Amino acid sequence: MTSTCPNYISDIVKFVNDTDGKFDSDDCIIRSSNIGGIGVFAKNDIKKGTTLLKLHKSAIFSASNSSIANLLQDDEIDGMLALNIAFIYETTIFKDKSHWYPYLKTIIINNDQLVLPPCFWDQNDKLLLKGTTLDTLYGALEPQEELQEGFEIAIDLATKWNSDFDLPIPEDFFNLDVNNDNDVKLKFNRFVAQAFAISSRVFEIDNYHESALVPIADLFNHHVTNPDLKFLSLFDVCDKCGEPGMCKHLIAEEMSNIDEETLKVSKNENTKPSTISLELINELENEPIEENEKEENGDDYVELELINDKLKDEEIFNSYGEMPNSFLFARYGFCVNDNPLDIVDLSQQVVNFCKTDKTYVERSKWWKDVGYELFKAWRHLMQDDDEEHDNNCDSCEEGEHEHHGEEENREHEHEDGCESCGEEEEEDDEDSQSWLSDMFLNYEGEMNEYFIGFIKTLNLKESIYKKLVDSSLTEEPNEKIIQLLESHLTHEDNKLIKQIISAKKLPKVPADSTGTSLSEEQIKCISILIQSESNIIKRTLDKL
Ligand SMILES: C[S@@+](CC[C@H](N)C(=O)[O-])C[C@H]1O[C@@H](n2cnc3c(N)ncnc32)[C@H](O)[C@@H]1O
Repeated sequence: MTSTCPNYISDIVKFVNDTDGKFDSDDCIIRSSNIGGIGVFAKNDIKKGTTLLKLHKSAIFSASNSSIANLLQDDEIDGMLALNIAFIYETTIFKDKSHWYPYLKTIIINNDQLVLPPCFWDQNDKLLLKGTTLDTLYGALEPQEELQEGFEIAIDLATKWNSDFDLPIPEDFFNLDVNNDNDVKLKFNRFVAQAFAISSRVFEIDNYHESALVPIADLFNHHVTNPDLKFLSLFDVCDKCGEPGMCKHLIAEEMSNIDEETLKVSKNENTKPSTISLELINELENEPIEENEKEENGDDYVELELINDKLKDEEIFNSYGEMPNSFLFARYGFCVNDNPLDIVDLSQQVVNFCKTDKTYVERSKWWKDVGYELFKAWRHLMQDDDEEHDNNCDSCEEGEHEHHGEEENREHEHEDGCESCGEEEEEDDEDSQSWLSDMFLNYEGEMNEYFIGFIKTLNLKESIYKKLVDSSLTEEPNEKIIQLLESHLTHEDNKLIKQIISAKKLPKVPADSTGTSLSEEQIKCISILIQSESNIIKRTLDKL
């Protein structure tokens, strides 16, 4: 979605060198990549363990070290909104006066065709993705109020900073002609496109910088299954100044804690405490750092380390996270051909199917309220037993544990939330819906254990279902009955699954961008996404 113009490569490398960063240009070269924009390639064979990039944290760009850091802090703006506003000021107001401009100017949004996340597309364009997993699982076609609110906050702040400090207003973004709907829409879209471009590049640095842009690190493309890099950064630093280890803020905090303790003791003993005044804390906080106090500290750096051996001419990949195309597209604006992490969400079809029969209504309610958690607890118990067995048994293959990892990753994915697609739900809502997030087919065309357990519950003989329900009310539910939910799929189960799948209606693969406001690149991604879901469904049906 965002591509860096190859003409800028030398500017970026120069910026890194000028800020005393180390980019291993003996081993790496930045050049055009077949998969999109530019990428980083091995110039020679490189051994794993090699540090390809080392940057002082002052060279990265975050809201906390931007030119308007103090204004953002005073107005309590943080997170991606703060980074977006800071980026806009740096690139449109401070420009050449900004330390980061030589780097930031290389991240451009194309004003001729602004790339927006799907939730901000026209209704007609959204139809191209209606019913896909991006829509039904991630809710990425739903309007995202957070960005609209962020835009309004940014406009208010720009107006206030202008009147309080004469800080110019970024005209192209925040100076609206409120009587002109087109002007308002254009400037809002620019703001959203900027946020989207930034979100495809950010790294989580530490609890001072939070999300930030890291020169050169953001030029590595994404690999779904076998990334080559590890990003290293000490996260646990002072959230006020970014210092690792002891700093003035921590000392002040500790002293005021000690003082509070002394105060408690002195109250009991009737002695006068030594007081740490607010002035002293301020004094400590504002004391200038002597040059000789600034020692080189490895914790002040971020690094990219190679974790695979690479051969000459191979592209070196990072990982943006283990994600299916539906998530990659909503969050970063691109898709990967034949992504083995792709899934097909069937949650809506399951819900609709259950409404068709009184028995299914009752049993799906039981599954949601009781069965899902019961089955989960039982499976965890079994896995713990298995692990204990494996730990004590030399003959067990390591591969047997694989599915545990898969599950953990998926659960993590859903907890993550998505800034671009607004996936994040209320916690309660998420709890009550979590059984539905297991109603999907994986890339191999298989269902997970919970989906199977649910289907078995719907199809159990009435007498056995009653035993299962009764047993779930006891302190020690009957394992033999719960086990039935794990047994192999019967002809009846398959029939039911086919009914659910047949209700899934995917949009047609679009031929080209004619009649849309989307680019050919976006249409290609939509095609990959729909085709992949359709292949998965086919794989499942072939197996049933
Ligand atoms: C962090 S940038 C990577 C550098 C980018 N190629 C450039 O030219 O600036 C992320 C963007 O690169 C592209 N990209 C990264 N990995 C990709 C992949 N595996 N397939 C297609 N595009 C990818 C997407 O456009 C994504 O929004």
